[in-house]
Amino acid sequence: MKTVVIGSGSWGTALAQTLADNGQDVTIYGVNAAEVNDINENHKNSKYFAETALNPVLRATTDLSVVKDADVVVLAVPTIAIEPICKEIDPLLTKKAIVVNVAKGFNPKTNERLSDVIRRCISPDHLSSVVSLIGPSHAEEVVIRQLTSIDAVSQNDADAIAIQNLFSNKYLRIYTGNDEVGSELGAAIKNVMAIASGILSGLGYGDNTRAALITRGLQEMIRYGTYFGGKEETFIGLTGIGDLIVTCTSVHSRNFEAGHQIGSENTVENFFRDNTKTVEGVRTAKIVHEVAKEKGIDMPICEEVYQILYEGKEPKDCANDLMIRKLKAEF
Ligand SMILES: NC(=O)c1ccc[n+]([C@@H]2O[C@H](COP(=O)([O-])OP(=O)(O)OC[C@H]3O[C@@H](n4cnc5c(N)ncnc54)[C@H](O)[C@@H]3O)[C@@H](O)[C@H]2O)c1
Ligand SMILES: O=P(O)(O)OC[C@H](O)CO
Repeated sequence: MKTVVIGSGSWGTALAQTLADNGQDVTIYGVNAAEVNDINENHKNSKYFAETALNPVLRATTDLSVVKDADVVVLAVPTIAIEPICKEIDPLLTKKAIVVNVAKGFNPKTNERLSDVIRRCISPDHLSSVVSLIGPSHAEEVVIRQLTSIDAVSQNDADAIAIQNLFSNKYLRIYTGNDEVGSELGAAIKNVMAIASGILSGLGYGDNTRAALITRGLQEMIRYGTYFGGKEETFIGLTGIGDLIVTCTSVHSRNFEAGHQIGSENTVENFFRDNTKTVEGVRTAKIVHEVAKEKGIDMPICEEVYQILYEGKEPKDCANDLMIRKLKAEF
């Protein structure tokens, strides 16, 4: 199997190294020459992993024609780049490839789920199926081979199993799934909850608050996901509660980190001025706000994050407003 990983950032590098560790034929395609050269010449990706030594067989290129003849193409770019990169690679593919998406969120232009974007932009002659490889997984831990479990989710069972076998090894255990809607919506919305968790931490709240946020955040994810046809059980799996826990509680999470800055400063001003990192929950909060409003889905935590990010509401007021809503039964 020839695999090309599109994206020389943190997750693309960690996943490509996993395939290199598995003895697979894998090349990273990157647009950033400094990242590509660092991988090829120094066996590092210093921008993301400081001093971590990468598997020395790992290779990267800035030449997109590398996707010719690929059996598997892994899209490890931010959500904003998924549609443009699919349109770029489609004419270069020479056979039906399994396209693996690892991004978490929605297409910012159309609010589509990412698997739908890929199916729309890659012609049927070049696409076997789309597999979402998602779950609780910080690149910083996978790159140093910390034990991790995630899901390969697809409408095509055989392709999900192929991706499970391709990536699994003694430190990365992949489960398969077929609930594309539930898995992708869970993985997207947990980033908004991670921003909320960071905000509460930045405001000075502790363990009780975070447990409440994760539990009630999961209820919002279930409400939104089942509205669109996702299965409730998916949300108690790796792409639901699993990813929610890892992102709401980790110093590695860029969404949590963003929220922590916003909460501790009680404003979004400096975050929006200075941020250069991939913080997917920011765009997702806007999309969830728009869709939930249109469909009448009750998403109180997501709505307060939206109000902070886009409507100038102060974080401390949002936390208070969530607590003094009309009292009700838990279920
Ligand atoms: N980092 C993680 O731990 C992790 C884990 C699971 C999922 N993800 C998801 O993976 C996606 C990618 O995130 P990341 O963490 O790797 O981001 P990152 O910021 O570390 O790297 C993004 C990379 O994409 C590249 N890129 C941007 N546009 C491109 C294009 N058009 N063509 C080729 N390359 C392009 C950038 O140059 C950069 O190298 C996000 O949706 C994120 O939520 C990340
Ligand atoms: O750094 P974050 O917040 O994008 O989180 C990375 C992964 O999605 C965790 O599973």
